[in-house]
Amino acid sequence: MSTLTAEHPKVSTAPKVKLLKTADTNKKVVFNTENLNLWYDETHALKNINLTIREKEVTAIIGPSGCGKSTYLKTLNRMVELVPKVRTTGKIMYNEKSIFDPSLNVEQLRTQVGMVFQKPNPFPKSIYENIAYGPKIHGIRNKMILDEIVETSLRNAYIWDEVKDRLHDSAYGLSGGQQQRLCIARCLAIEPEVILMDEPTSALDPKSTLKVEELIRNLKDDYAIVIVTHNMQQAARISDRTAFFLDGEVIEYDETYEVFNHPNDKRTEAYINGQFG
Ligand SMILES: Nc1ncnc2c1ncn2[C@@H]1O[C@H](COP(=O)(O)OP(=O)(O)OP(=O)(O)O)[C@@H](O)[C@H]1O
Repeated sequence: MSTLTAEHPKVSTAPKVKLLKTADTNKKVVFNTENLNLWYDETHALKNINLTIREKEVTAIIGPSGCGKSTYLKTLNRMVELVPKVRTTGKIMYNEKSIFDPSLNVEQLRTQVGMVFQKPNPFPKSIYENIAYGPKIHGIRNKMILDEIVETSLRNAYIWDEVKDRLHDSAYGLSGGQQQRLCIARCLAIEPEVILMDEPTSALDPKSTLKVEELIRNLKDDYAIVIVTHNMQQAARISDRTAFFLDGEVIEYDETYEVFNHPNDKRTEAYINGQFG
């Protein structure tokens, strides 16, 4: 991994952080998307998408409202199919197997490809039960094992110290930022390989946002993370690769360092400069 750093001389409203070249093509490809198209009834929301997502990297999806970012994210674990009249063409390979293969177990896919939403959505249960719920559904009943999963997941989501003395209190008593880290812990408890995050900090205050960003940076040692964000600084701070979507198309996809320092397309440059979106 290179330690080259640089700041873009031309970019004004673009990230004021030092960008690192962090992407690594030797890392395993977990998702390979080829010529993906998606329609919501008559709306052509994704147009000929080609993207690879690698293990142990953070991939940021950026672009203006309505350009298809969330749709792409929800296609990766086939959650988009919960919307009526959705139609797709093209290929998405997950670990070299088509996610559209009729023999694929969608529940298992959603276990391996976890999701964290914009608004923290804890279950109306205790902190402990929020974490233990998924493992229990997967058949784990042993209290000692569940205790261990709960503690490890909360530790890995950097919230253990804040909740260890109130595990049996309602999750609704936590702050928004704590609830979001709880939801990340809940996702970790089912041992996913990939974590999809749809604007996970947009409902959080700046301090909680930084905590979640630090968490994401650390989680990438073990997971592939795909994050949709409207925040350019955030994309630059935490991602290794960035895909710029516009009107359902991928306009540019490259190492974050390149996208922010040397955008190939004028539209990318204009977007990261804050000229539209
Ligand atoms: N459930 C749905 N039914 C019909 N059309 C939809 C549905 N969800 C999204 N769309 C349409 O698909 C397109 C892409 O929407 P999507 O939510 O993926 O964009 P986005 O980039 O995530 O937007 P935002 O940044 O505002 O969240 C838009 O034209 C949107 O109106």
